[in-house]
Amino acid sequence: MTIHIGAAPGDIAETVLMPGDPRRAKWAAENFLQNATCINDVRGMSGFTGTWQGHRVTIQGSGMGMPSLSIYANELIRDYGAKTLIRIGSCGGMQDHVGLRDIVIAMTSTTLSTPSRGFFRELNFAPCADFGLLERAVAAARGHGVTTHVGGIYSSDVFYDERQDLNDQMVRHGILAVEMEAAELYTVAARFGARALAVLTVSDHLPTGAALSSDERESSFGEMVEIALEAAFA
Ligand SMILES: O=P(O)(O)O[C@H]1O[C@H](CO)[C@@H](O)[C@H]1O
Ligand SMILES: O=c1cc[nH]c(=O)[nH]1
Repeated sequence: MTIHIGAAPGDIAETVLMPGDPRRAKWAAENFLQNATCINDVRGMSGFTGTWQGHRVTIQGSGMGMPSLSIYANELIRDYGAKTLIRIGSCGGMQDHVGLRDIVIAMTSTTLSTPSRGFFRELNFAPCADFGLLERAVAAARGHGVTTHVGGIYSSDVFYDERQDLNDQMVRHGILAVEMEAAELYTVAARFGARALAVLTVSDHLPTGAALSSDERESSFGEMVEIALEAAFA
């Protein structure tokens, strides 16, 4: 057990999918894993371990924002031996061509700050995805026939962002989408020699204000889970 994860040693698989929403962890475990059991419910941040095509997988909620994700990523890697961590999250499309339900696979993520910022002092560390996971996720997404974008994203500290000028610079520099966790996931994984990737589904589109309904979110999110699982074990 750790401070934030109640799982016993050995209860957590080496491959962990990490949605922000603990209810998405439960939904994904029920729909995509065999023999899934709940291995964590500390603070209601549910985690489940089961198998997918014979491979052991844990799906553990990360909470929203980089400080929360950082706690879970640190404990999963350092205390439970997780080696592959794939975020399965929602995001806001920032470019006109990044539409609702599209998949975004993050090569790298720009931030103002992460919980790791203090380590680097004057250095601007460039968080980046594991290339092997990334290329397998792209192949899996193509196999699903879903519109997929691969490139840079923005991990923001705020959901209700009043700095339109910052968003404008992101758009100008080709950033595909905004979410709130990937940069810290990539940074923590790099620090401890783990592999990380973020596979995201566009749940809303910033240029137009279009957004998926909750029903549409559930049906679209299935492809993201399958892409992440295929990338982990291809
Ligand atoms: O859908 P999840 O994985 O939570 O991801 C996105 O949704 C939350 C904001 O609503 C943030 O956590 C953001 O990164
Ligand atoms: O962080 C997020 C997630 C989804 N949509 C957004 O606009 N931001």
